[in-house]
Amino acid sequence: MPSHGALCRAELWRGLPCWRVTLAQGDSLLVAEQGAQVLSWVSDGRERLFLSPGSAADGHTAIRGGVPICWPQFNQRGPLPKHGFARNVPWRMGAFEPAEDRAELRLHLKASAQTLVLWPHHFELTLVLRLQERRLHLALEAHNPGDSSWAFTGALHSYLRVDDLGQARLWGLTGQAEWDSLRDVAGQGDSVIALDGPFDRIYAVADQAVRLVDGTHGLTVSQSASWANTVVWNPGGGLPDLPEAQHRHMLCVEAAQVLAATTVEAGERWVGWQQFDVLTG
Ligand SMILES: O=P(O)(O)OC[C@H]1O[C@@H](O)[C@H](O)[C@@H](O)[C@@H]1O
Repeated sequence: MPSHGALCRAELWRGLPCWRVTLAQGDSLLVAEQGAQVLSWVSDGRERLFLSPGSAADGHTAIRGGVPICWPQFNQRGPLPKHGFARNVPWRMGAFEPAEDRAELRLHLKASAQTLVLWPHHFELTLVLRLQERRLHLALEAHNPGDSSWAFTGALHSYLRVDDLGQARLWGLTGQAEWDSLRDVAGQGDSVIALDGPFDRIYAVADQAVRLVDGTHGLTVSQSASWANTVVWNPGGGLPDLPEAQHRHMLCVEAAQVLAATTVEAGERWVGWQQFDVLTG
């Protein structure tokens, strides 16, 4: 009998239904049914995502941390609830494909009475999660099964864990067109981003991966160019679901579509991905 090293098991996180994917070598992923939100990615023995201990966990309020899927609206740039509805509703688990050294899990969301009230369009979203040793790849597919086009904005709103925000440095956005959402001014990306307060900027996607280094740990963050933007965000404190300076342990580096909506024609499909690779050595 061939053995497929990876496993997928049901698990609860603060009472919410989740799935835990574990590779034979130990890397693992925890994914919530709500929002298909990845809540934890342990790679090389270390948690790579931030999840706030003060997060809501009521099954519909946005979960603060992991990788929320913001869709079909980014932030408050439209009439929908902030960051759309995909992160607030349950997704359906689809195929799980284990292998010796990797695993793939698919989750699905399609239009329902609940979403049609908010957004009158038929859609099918699939999140494809590919876990490999020291690598997590997330691909969001948006299919339009209806007979007229629709447009969306959104993000894979990844909360990356850092030991100390003061030591964290982000490289790779040098010279990219930048919109500072806090000051409402345009600029160009600095050669290195170091945060010492609230930070909320939208960049034009770069050709190369972005590199986050925090002390001796780090990740490269790459994304498809089908997401036109990279958003870098930290609130600098002051959020009720981020107690006791927890913001100092996170930095959001988001693959996003913010400034212009992407149109998906009837019968068409859009795919956007983001990938994290653990830096070694
Ligand atoms: O608190 P929320 O709804 O999860 O949003 C968090 C943040 O998400 C970021 O993507 C935005 O750039 C910020 O402006 C926003 O505040």
